[in-house]
Amino acid sequence: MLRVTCAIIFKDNKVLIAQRSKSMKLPLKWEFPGGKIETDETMEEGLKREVMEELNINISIGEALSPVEHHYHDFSLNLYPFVCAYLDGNLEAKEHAQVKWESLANLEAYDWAEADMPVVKELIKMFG
Ligand SMILES: Nc1nc2c([nH]c(=O)n2[C@@H]2O[C@H](COP(=O)(O)OP(=O)(O)OP(=O)(O)O)[C@@H](O)[C@H]2O)c(=O)[nH]1
Repeated sequence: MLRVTCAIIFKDNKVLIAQRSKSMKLPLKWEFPGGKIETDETMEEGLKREVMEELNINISIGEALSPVEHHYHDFSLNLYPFVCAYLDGNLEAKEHAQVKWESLANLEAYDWAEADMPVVKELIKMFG
């Protein structure tokens, strides 16, 4: 099964959320930045690499949240979320339609990729 990590990047009490582009799988759904882990890297290495590739920023990686196993109609994944902090770099949306800093209280209003719903709920329960 596909192993995907995602970063819940905090800065000034807001988290970075990203909208997938029209041409990606799950078009226009919101997600946390991240991606598939390659076989020769740890989850932490993969997550830092993906975030730099997608957003041009450095992050530090903290606590893991509960992994989510999700089955879409055409693929299945295990999603491994990590609480992270913004370190440095100029934010650029290199692959996504848009990215934004959002407060936890507003997260549930977005049209999330289905696999992310349990992550959003856990996040709000822990920090909201
Ligand atoms: N990065 C990320 N991916 C997620 C999340 N939730 C979720 O279902 N996914 C799915 O997990 C996969 C992550 O792969 P990716 O980001 O590296 O790949 P991609 O879609 O750019 O490339 P692909 O179209 O070749 O699959 C995507 O199919 C994406 O739809 C999430 O919060 N973050």
